[in-house]
Amino acid sequence: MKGRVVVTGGGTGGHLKVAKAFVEEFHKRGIPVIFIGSKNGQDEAWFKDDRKVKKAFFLDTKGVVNKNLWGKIKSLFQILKETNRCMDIFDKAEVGTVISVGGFSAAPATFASILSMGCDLFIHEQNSKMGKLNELTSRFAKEIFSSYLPSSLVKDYPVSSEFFDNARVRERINAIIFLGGSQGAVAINNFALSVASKLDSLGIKIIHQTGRVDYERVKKEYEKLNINADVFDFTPDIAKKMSQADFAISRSGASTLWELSANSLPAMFVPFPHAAQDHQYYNAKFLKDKGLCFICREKNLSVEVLDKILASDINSMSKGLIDSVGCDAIESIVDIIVENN
Ligand SMILES: CC(=O)N[C@H]1[C@@H](OP(=O)(O)OP(=O)(O)OC[C@H]2O[C@@H](n3ccc(=O)[nH]c3=O)[C@H](O)[C@@H]2O)O[C@H](CO)[C@@H](O)[C@@H]1O
Repeated sequence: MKGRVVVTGGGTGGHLKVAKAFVEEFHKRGIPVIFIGSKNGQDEAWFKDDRKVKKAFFLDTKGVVNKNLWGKIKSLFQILKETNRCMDIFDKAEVGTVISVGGFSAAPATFASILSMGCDLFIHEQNSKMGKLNELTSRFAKEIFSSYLPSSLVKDYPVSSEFFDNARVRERINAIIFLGGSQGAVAINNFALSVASKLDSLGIKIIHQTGRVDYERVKKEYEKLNINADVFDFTPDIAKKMSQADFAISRSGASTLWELSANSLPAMFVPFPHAAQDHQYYNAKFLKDKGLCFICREKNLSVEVLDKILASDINSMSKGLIDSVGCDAIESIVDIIVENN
């Protein structure tokens, strides 16, 4: 492996979870890592106090996509400024290897890796459709790892061991978990509330991650319904919550999707309708084509959909998920990076 290692990227939990997996694997091998993220988004919350990174930088960058022309120009200018700063960081720390997990936070360090002589870029693309930054920079990468790319040397997704440790084959639905991804999903929250009384009358326990913004409202609604649901906004112990459930109704962000698979927890995915290139739908379609999940568009959520799930054979789906993802992805990816020179 060349020089010091930088892990870059973030913005939302899906990218950051993979960044964490890299940081932990390098730390386990005694290889110091620098993290470069953004001041905007969730990067600081995930990495500011992480003792496993040697040093963390949070740059002043924002996304470019979904902005008007002036907003795009401002964001691009800022990225150029921070790219320059990354080149200084690389120079001082003798960085030779940059691993990007994508998202707008990754832009300056990724560009700096391309502009720095002798610096190697590796990309982990989490989604079924490549993000804009990765699309632009992938031709400069030594390797691109992705569960959805036929050419990827490692196809398993980096999932933490706790999701495998608590895996079990589900027989019948005694508990349902509702998951909205790192930010929560109002549509899933509303659907959960609309079927809560039915689930309660059938003796099915409700576990519900609401996201921070909608937490108070959802909690009060359950109180009004007099239902004793396990409601929380975000928990670091999501693996435990998943293991308590027999079925998930969830957004199809890539990290969540593969964690559920690792846990053998069957799911109905409700893709975020505004995801770039509809990538959440295609993330889930990859599993659906193998008969390993259900998909429902947000606009089609109804009690009838729930009835179909309750009548379905979740046992064979749960069994089928056992081999859908291997548990040593991050080790295999880091082996390839370390052996590169
Ligand atoms: C709106 C949007 O554009 N979302 C994107 C974002 O999703 P998002 O940030 O929601 O990402 P994911 O669903 O992939 O991952 C969320 C992560 O947060 C963790 N978690 C969640 C809830 C909780 O209470 N505790 C907890 O630890 C999950 O275990 C998971 O590891 O990044 C994903 C990966 O690039 C993309 O596929 C998604 O399309």
